[in-house]
This record gives sequence, C-alpha cells and structure tokens, in this order.
Amino acid sequence: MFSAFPDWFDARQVWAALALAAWLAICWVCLVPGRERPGRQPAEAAASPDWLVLYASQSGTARRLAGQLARCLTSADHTAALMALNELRPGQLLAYRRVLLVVSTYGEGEAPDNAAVFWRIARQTSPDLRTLGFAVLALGDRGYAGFCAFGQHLSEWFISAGARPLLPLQKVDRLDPETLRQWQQRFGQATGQRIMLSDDFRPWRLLDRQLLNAQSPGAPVWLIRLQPRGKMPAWQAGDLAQLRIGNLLRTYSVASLPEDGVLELIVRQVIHADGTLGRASGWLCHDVRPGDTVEIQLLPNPQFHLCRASAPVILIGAGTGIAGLRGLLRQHQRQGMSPAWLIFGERCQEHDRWLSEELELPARDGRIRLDRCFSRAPEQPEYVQDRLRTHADELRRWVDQGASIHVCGSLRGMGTAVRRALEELLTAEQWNRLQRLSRYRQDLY
Ligand SMILES: Cc1cc2nc3c(=O)[nH]c(=O)nc-3n(C[C@H](O)[C@H](O)[C@H](O)COP(=O)(O)O)c2cc1C
Repeated sequence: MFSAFPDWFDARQVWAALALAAWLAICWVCLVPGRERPGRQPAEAAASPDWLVLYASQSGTARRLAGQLARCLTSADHTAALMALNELRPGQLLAYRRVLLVVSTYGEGEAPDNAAVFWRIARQTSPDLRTLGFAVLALGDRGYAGFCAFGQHLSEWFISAGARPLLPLQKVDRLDPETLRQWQQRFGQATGQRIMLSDDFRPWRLLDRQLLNAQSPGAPVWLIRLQPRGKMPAWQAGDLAQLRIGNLLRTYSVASLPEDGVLELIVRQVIHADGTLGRASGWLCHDVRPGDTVEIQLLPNPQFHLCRASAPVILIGAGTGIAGLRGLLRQHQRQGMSPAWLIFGERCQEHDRWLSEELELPARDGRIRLDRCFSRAPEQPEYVQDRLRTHADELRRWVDQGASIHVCGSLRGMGTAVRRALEELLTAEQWNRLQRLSRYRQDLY
C-alpha cells in the first residue's frame, strides 16, 4: 500500500505525539502559577476602576481603614474597588493602574487568613507589574518580633514585580494616630487626593462587673456589662470591641448580641509576678466604676461570623475564648433549630465552672450539646483537644452533616493544639472541604 511516510514511520505515533503535545500545552496554560487564562483580563481591564483598595485583616481594623480610604476616593469622584487580598489572584493586578493596600500582620509575622491564599500564590509568581503604582499601609504591633512583617514582604514583592511605589511603605504601631495622620498627609502630597482616616470610638457606660471565678487558682475573670450613651449600634456575633484606655488600645471579643440590650465582655485580669495589675485590664477590671465612661469602637470580624443559619456548629474554646463563642451560640439559637455543640475548657472544676446556669440548662434540656473539660480535674484532667479525640467519630459525623467549626481563645495554649487534633482526626477530604468552604473559623489571640 502507498504511504506518504517512510516505512519506519508509524502514523499512530504521530497522532499520539500530537495529542501529548496538545495536552501538555493545555496543562501549561492552566497550571503554571501566575498565568492567567487568556480572555479574562481584557474584560476586567475594560471595567477597571481608578483605584483598587485591598486589605488583609484578621480582626477588622485594616478592613475598616481600607473601607474609609475607598469611600474618600469615591467621594472625590474617583472609582474605587474594595476587596480582601484573597478575592484577587496576583495576575489580575495587571488590570489596574493604582492599588492601595492596608494590611495587618498575624501569627508570627504572617499574613491574616483573608490574605493567605493570595500570598501563597504570589510567592510563586512574578507578573510584570511595571504599569502599576502601589502604596502599602502596614498595621502591626512593635511588641511582636516580626513588626509589620507581612506588609514589608508584600511591599518587597510588588517592588520585585516592577511596580512603582506611590509613597514609601508605612508601618503603623498599634494604630498610632500621629503616624496615620502623617501618612494621610504624604498620600495627599504624592497623589493630590485628600483622605481622612478616622476611628469610631463612642462613649459607653459601665453598668456592672461580675466576678465569674471566685476562689479560682487562676487570675480573676470578669463579666463586664456596658450600655451605649447614645443609640445602640449594630454588630454581629463574632465581632470585636476595641477599647481606648488612655493611650492604650485593647481588643476583646464581644460576648453578647445587640438584642440583649447590653455589650458584654469577658476579661481576665492580668496580674504580673510582682503583684501589679496589667495597665488596661487593671483599669477595666478594677479601677473603672459603674456609671463611668468607657470609649469603645466595634470592629467587624466577618471571618468569625456564623456561616449559615441552618447549619450545625461546633464551638471550641478555652478560658476567655468563651466570650466570642457565647455570642455565636446566642445568635445560632435565635436563628434556627440546627444543632450546636460547645466544647469548653477551663482549669479547676470547683471554681472555674463559669456561666454554669446559662450553659448547663440548655444542655440539660437538649438545646445544645455541652462538653466541659477541666485541665486540673483530679480524676480526669483533660484539655478540649483530648475531648475531641474521645469523640472523634461524632466529630466526623457532624462535619459530614455540614457543621462548621469555630475556635476561640489563646493561640499558643489551645488554638494550635486544636488545629493539630482536627487535622489528625478528620479525614483529609473533610479537612480540605472545611478550609475550602471557609467552615473552619478561628479567633485566636
Ligand atoms: C495573635 C496576634 C498575632 C499578631 N502578630 C503580629 C506580628 O507578628 N507582627 C505585628 O506587627 N503585629 C502582630 N499583631 C498585631 C496586629 O497586626 C495588629 O493588632 C493589627 O492592628 C490588627 O489589625 P486587623 O484588625 O486588621 O487584623 C498580632 C496580633 C494578634 C492578635
């Protein structure tokens, strides 16, 4: 039979080679980090606003400041888009000309949760950002080793991608008002845009303070109740209250709902080795008197809000971490009838059985499932992560039934141990699904 190819040439090999080449080309386009699929960018570029304002924020401060920046720009007749860093992929920055970033640092010099995905991809990517102007306002606290480390890394990444700094990286220590004022001024000089970053502190009246753990071997824990001097503001379970005490700022989880008619905080008094009281907690738990004014601004903390009203929740916490969980539990109970499971740890069974009536009554009549663990119980000392291990089968079943998991309390003492236990007890598929659907939520400090 006549053939156009020499004898040694097999046409099937040609087709196989062509098919392999096409498959490799598709994989390259889809998978190589930083490459955007063709066709996406022109659409976005056509609609791109004058400014893109991005935030990375765990407890809401950077998000609030970014919102204020975006509002200032739009009220000056500019168009501005506002989003969390995770809502964007690094390659999509090419569609913009000017970007402002307000970013806080968390963990040990790391990105907040709502920037972690962007940052993971960005570090493996180098888009050509030579047409982009950018400015980073980095929020942090000098008390941490990596002061504003995430802001610094992000700024370096933009510079290495060729972006042009509109003004130098600004690090802000504990929201220092003078630094913010100077940055506003420099921003105005560099861009011709006037912006105002303001806080939203309002006066609240201390109603009373109730000691929750009389005779506990640990430091005293107080339930603090406050009422607004003006109208009751709105907030959601999971949000935070920032208190201004002289030149100190302290952030606490809100333990009540606006419908309760009071703002409640659960605060542990800090007592130093020499017996002196912590400056902020000493004032709040000891010095301030009923009727006195406390300056508070409420900070939205959307990454800790409830996920879906109809979904079951597993709430895990220790110590004052109960504050954030208590708000969530109340909101969850108001919204529907889906099951809630609270796993709460403290030290000593006799003296640290806080909020016993409030928690144990609904547990007795089956409205919630309650597991209390005590790390100094003489017969069976246990931490919340131990209780998770004991009930691993139920934990997996709840997750399969759509439960989200909220963890609140200390990062070092509890948060890390709970996360490790969950990674170990859940299947890889369950753990990945929880993270992908943002059903694992934490508020750790
Ligand atoms: C658990 C925790 C870890 C933190 N780690 C750092 C850090 O490593 N470096 C830093 O500069 N600030 C650190 N901070 C301070 C925050 O960045 C700072 O309070 C910031 O204003 C919070 O902003 P946000 O409300 O937008 O999350 C940390 C704060 C917390 C609560």
